Amino acid sequence: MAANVDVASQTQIVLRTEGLRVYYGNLLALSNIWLDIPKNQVTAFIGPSGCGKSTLLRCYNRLNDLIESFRAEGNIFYYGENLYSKHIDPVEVRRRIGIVFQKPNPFPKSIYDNIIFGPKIHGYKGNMDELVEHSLKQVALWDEVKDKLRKSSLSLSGGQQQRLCIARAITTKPDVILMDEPCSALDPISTLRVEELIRELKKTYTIVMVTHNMQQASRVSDRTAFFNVKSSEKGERIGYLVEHERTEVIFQDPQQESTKEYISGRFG
Ligand SMILES: Nc1ncnc2c1ncn2[C@@H]1O[C@H](COP(=O)(O)OP(=O)(O)OP(=O)(O)O)[C@@H](O)[C@H]1O
Repeated sequence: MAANVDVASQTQIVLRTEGLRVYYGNLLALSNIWLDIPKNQVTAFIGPSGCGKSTLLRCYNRLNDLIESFRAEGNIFYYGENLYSKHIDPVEVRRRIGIVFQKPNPFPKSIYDNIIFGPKIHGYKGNMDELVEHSLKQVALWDEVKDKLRKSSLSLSGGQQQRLCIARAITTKPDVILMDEPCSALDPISTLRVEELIRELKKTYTIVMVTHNMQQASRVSDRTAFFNVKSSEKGERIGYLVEHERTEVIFQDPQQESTKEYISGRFG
């Protein structure tokens, strides 16, 4: 695969979005998106409801393919390879680019079985016990659950369930983890633990997260992309990218007035 490199910073670019337009039927949900996602950094997507943050996130692992009315124009490159090329297998894309959702959604199975589910499907030949221990240690859950691995995952707290879902996402050895508002269903203490975990995980993975929580974006992310919605002549709401930069720049010295207004809570 050809390497994408940001020449100015020499950072490797994992996902490069070029002129992306996304439609659901006739609705243009996202217009003309150009955005690079750098390796081993956390990129946060912020913006008002309906501006297309989740839509873009789901384009990165081809999850929108499952929606009948979905159509994309433009390109997304993963290490230089077009993710939407005919020869690319979406299942393999989803193995390399995992996703964690807003609401913790463990399978109604034991903690152990949640972890080995994906590897089993992909024909993992290694030692499952070691895999379970390693994955749970990576999300700092091992000490809390090591004596009840055969208990139902649903007996865990919401925060523990979300860390289990993150552990499940990393068992198939992805390269990128997408997170769609991963803390919005969690209490403040569980939220801080997941945030700590995200900071730790970026040493190994590239992370893209959607969040409505401005403080969370400023605490956790290295780069922030601000999206907004505009109305077309027909009154349809079209999402677009306003600006993206290092997080401290977006929060302390944004270039666009709308970004300033959004982060100061004056709209959205
Ligand atoms: N499956 C779908 N079918 C049709 N339209 C959709 C679908 N999913 C999203 N949309 C539309 O696409 C636009 C962008 O939605 P999206 O969920 O990506 O925005 P968002 O910024 O993530 O919003 P929120 O912050 O409320 O989650 C909205 O107008 C939404 O109604």
